[in-house]
Amino acid sequence: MAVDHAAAEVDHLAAERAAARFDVEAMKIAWAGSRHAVDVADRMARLVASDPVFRKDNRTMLSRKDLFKDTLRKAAHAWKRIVELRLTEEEASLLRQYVDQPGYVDLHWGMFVPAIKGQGTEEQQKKWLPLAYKFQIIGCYAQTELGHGSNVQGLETTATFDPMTDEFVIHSPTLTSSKWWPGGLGKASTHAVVYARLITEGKDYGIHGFIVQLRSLEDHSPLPGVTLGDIGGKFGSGAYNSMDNGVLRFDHVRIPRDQMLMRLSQVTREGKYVQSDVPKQLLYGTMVYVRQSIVADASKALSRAVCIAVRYSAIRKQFGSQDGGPETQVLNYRTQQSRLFPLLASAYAFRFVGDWLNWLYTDVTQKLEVKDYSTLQEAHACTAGLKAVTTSATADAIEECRKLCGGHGYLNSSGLPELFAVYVPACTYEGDNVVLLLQVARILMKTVSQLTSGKQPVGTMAYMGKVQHLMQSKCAVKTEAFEARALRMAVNCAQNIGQASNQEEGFYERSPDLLEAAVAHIQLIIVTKFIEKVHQDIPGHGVKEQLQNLCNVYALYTLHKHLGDFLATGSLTPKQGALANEQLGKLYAQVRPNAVALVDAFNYTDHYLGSVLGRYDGNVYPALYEEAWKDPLNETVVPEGYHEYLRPLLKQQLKLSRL
Ligand SMILES: CCCCCCCC(=O)SCCNC(=O)CCNC(=O)[C@H](O)C(C)(C)COP(=O)(O)OP(=O)(O)OC[C@H]1O[C@@H](n2cnc3c(N)ncnc32)[C@H](O)[C@@H]1OP(=O)(O)O
Ligand SMILES: Cc1cc2nc3c(=O)[nH]c(=O)nc-3n(C[C@H](O)[C@H](O)[C@H](O)COP(=O)(O)OP(=O)(O)OC[C@H]3O[C@@H](n4cnc5c(N)ncnc54)[C@H](O)[C@@H]3O)c2cc1C
Repeated sequence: MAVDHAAAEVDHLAAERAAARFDVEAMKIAWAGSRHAVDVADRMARLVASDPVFRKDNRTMLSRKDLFKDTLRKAAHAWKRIVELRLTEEEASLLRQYVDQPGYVDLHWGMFVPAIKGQGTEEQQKKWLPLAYKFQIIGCYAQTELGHGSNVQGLETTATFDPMTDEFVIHSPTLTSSKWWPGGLGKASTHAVVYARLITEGKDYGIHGFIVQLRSLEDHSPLPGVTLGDIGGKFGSGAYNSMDNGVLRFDHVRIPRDQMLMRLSQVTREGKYVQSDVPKQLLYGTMVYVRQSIVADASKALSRAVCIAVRYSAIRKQFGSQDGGPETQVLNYRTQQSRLFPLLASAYAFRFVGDWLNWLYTDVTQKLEVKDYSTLQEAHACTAGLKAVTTSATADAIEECRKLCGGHGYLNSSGLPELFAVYVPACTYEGDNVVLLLQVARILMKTVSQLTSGKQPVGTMAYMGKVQHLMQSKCAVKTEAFEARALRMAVNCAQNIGQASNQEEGFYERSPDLLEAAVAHIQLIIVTKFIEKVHQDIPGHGVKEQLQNLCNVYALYTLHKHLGDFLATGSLTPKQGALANEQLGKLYAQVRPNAVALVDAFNYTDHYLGSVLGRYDGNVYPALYEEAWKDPLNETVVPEGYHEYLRPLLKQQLKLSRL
């Protein structure tokens, strides 16, 4: 009986796939970026999926200690495979992605190495990078403190130069100056890039980066003067608990002068502070790099959740049966489509804006090499804003996908609780999203104030140069409505701030509106980059049409969701708003037959998805049933504790009833 049922479901997804009106293989290329990208990702995903060391189906049932040890084991095994198979940097990074377990390696490769690359001199890079590349040292990024995270300039750790010994003395003067949160710090790292206030000749020169050894390379014990450990369990079972986020205190720890990262500024042998002729903001360069990679990761997390929800919605049936006939696939409900398809469209939107941001970052980096700092502000605004908007949307979307999967979405075996728990801190780390959007808002206000001086805005702010036109026109064209909305919201904020007694006070008072203006500006960028993508030559039967459809869904859904902004700024009329909503309904109907194929194009293995609901073959019910029996609670029929707590209770009730 169960077997027949399962077979019917497998057929069901096959029918969905057959109904698609486009070439899925070609869409895989459009999603991944190239044939090469598809092939290499496919190879790495399969390599991980076929290796028993990388199994993760039991992860949520492990104790914290076992989970951490499992992470160490996986990281060591991954490194072994990378060396044995002589994998390229691209292959190695994909392999780590598919292992899919947060761990110290993320910070080692993701922040420690980039910090040395970005802020170390050539000499320092030559000394430290080979050690890091061969894992002879393990590094983390120790910036945040117990008392300060967002306010980097408020950090308290000190690095005082001692000219007698040619050393810096690293010290944590207060409890709140304890480093708190750095990933990999708690148990694994031997070294850290530590951010501290540089003090020399009695003067405080503010925050600078230092390479500090924390643990012995012989026996891993903390070096003298170093106190460190893990900060404790985090949200969700499994999830981010595989990471040893740590606490670190220094008691007058001495490091050689040449362990200050000296690309941006130096301290001489005599203790003189010398500032290089580069902008101070380059100190924040590692954060810019990581923020752009977080945008790319948003589309990965979102597409995983959407893949699970779309496939399961095609399998799940509820209501609609007459005379014992088949019930309706929940994917056919208009409400399910209107909740799910915008998320599918967002996954594609974030993927393409992530690619563009990666291009922008590379371009800015090349310009910095030749001391052209003109695009630094653009890089900061785009990475900060896109990081904030895409992570917030993705976190909300994963939770929505859980609800879209009904009760079964709440089971760990659906993969969604863990995906959510791992993902949500992205709204906080690498810059709290509100703090980052306020950075964008500051840049918007600066740009508006320069409009009257005739300075033409450039890059993603260029549309603001069309101020005369956008402030007056009624907008018929989609992008123009987005431009008008963003510009008018920014100009409104600027005018209101202008009425305050001073600029800072005005900014403070208007910050909730500024936040919304920043979101409007960033959504314009996402829509624009999606449109630019679909205007490119995209090969493959029906691929361009599907992407055009999804682009329209993303734009019209965003418009519908923020209709209040568009109406309040007069960027659209109520009639246009209503028409957009009408159109959206029609677009969903076009997405429907292609939905399963559109998530197949992400090309995720069942191992990477880690979800019984999102299985490629759609064989959901037997898998759910089987999975339940693996729970440790089911190891015995009568639970532990029965004799202690249940039996006496039941016996007592029996006695009472006899009285
Ligand atoms: C591998 C992945 C796993 C991820 C793990 C997560 C790891 C982490 O979380 S690491 C810790 C991350 N921490 C943060 O992100 C902290 C967030 N805070 C900040 O970035 C800063 O404190 C910030 C930007 C809010 C304020 O900076 P601050 O210097 O105090 O003041 P502010 O006046 O706003 O900025 C000064 C100038 O620098 C510019 N600026 C600020 N940040 C940047 C930047 N990143 N790039 C370029 N310019 C910048 C501002 O636009 C401003 O320019 P202008 O003077 O022209 O107006
Ligand atoms: C899982 C995880 C991993 C991390 N990994 C690392 C790491 O590897 N290395 C590292 O150095 N750090 C790390 N961090 C720390 C992280 O970067 C900080 O937590 C983050 O920058 C936010 O800072 P905060 O905790 O000080 O938040 P707070 O600034 O205290 O934020 C608290 C609230 O205040 C609001 N707020 C703050 N300032 C303003 C303002 N100016 N205007 C309006 N509202 C404001 C925020 O929006 C938020 O709602 C990690 C954090 C997490 C959760």
